[in-house]
Amino acid sequence: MSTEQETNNNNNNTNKTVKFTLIFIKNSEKILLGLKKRGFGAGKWNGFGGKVEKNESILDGAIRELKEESNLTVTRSDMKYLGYVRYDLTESLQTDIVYVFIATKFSGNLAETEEMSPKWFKIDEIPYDKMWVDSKDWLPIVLRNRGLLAKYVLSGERDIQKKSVEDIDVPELV
Ligand SMILES: CNc1ncnc2c1ncn2[C@@H]1O[C@H](COP(=O)(O)OP(=O)(O)OP(=O)(O)O)[C@@H](O)[C@H]1O
Repeated sequence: MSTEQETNNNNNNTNKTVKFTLIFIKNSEKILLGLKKRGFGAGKWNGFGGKVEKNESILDGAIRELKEESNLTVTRSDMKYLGYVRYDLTESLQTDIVYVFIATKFSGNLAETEEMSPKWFKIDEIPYDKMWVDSKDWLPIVLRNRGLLAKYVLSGERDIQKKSVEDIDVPELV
């Protein structure tokens, strides 16, 4: 669990940008999801991830959060970056950017942690109705190993005001 959150000024100098990571561990038939036990997104199934800390790279943050939340380790070279999902939150004027990774190799013993209860799901049994409402738009792109560029404008309790979801060539992690 990170405590620090990185803040950047956006163009208008009032918004705050928060960087998150999200990794989906996958084999040919199944995907590993975790049921979030507390905090932001509690009660929802999701990949593993969290806020990128100050002075930490996005890649290192993704590896650290996976270990903290599932006890699994993925090497830097086995982490594949696929793109990001950007959420512009109209009420808080905050922008959340979720950097999405996929990995098919890992080591360590999968464990339930304070934050997540893990479970493997068959690809055709992914519980989209118990995930964030937008996951069904873009997780299929991730599952095809394609690059992802998605943007949402959300209001209130994350109601979608506007969205744009693109399947792109796999980008570089900047
Ligand atoms: C709205 N649509 C969304 N759809 C899918 N996933 C979303 C998401 N918005 C945020 N996420 C992910 O949810 C986790 C929150 O992490 P979160 O628990 O807040 O971070 P961290 O572990 O650093 O928390 P503490 O501040 O220590 O509690 C993190 O994986 C982040 O990528």
